[in-house]
Amino acid sequence: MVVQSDKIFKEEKKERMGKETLKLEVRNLNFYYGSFHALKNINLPIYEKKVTAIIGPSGCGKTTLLRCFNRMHDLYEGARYDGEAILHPDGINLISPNVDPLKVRMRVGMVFQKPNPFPKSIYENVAYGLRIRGIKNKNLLDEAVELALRRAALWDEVKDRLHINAYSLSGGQQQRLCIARAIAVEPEILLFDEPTSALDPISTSKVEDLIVELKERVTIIIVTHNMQQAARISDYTAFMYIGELVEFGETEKIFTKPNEKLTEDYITGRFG
Ligand SMILES: Nc1ncnc2c1ncn2[C@@H]1O[C@H](COP(=O)(O)OP(=O)(O)OP(=O)(O)O)[C@@H](O)[C@H]1O
Repeated sequence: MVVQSDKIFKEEKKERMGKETLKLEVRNLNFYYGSFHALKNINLPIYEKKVTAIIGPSGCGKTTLLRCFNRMHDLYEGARYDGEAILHPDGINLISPNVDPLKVRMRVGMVFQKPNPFPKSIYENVAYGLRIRGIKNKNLLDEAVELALRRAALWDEVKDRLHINAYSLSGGQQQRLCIARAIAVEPEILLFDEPTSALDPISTSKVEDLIVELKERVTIIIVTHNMQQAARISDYTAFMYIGELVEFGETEKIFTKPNEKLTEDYITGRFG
């Protein structure tokens, strides 16, 4: 398969010029797990304060791509990046070895498939990142914790028990707590890796609503297996296949009139 992802990028950029602001510009990105070439020459624009969904069959590299953007792979030996993921407006290449992964993670937050609160109180989970950034003043912390919990649509459910252990919350509440923890530090980009796959339909719908609200403040990239979810909540969709980007465009177009037959076959359930 010959995928001209560079061409996709250039055409997209031309079409959106003046309409959207680029937040992240992925150029010729390759990624290797040891000798395994998992991402092949990915070119992808990510627009500011929009939701971009990454879809594709199991093993195509969705999670691998997402994890490049906050340098998660640096935690494992043998991982190698090549190319660029330029964060705008400052123009920093997030995957450059000269850029500190800890600094990247301060600007690019992540919410995982399974809720992973720390074994601490609800309050301390949300305050954690703020404390790391040196905020000690109790009033400031209280205000920031409340704001993040409100933005994560969890405040009303937990305001009277902020100091109980986070593990005593339901799975859906724990996931909203993880979102509150991630947004408390005001990241520029928030990565979601299948954030609702472990949740029941009601909790899923709450998290979906939340993602749509959050895009007013933050750029969102979400990996999902759930095609209806991608169609419901994303503005743009990227379709991947065996480590390559096959197609990128407005979600409505990708789901109704994709350019590539492969995309159409996938979204109509012919394989996957
Ligand atoms: N730590 C690793 N070491 C070696 N290969 C890996 C590692 N993690 C993933 N891979 C391989 O990289 C490829 C992409 O995996 P990835 O998890 O990114 O796919 P995915 O599209 O997110 O899949 P799924 O939808 O099943 O979660 C797969 O072939 C996978 O086997």
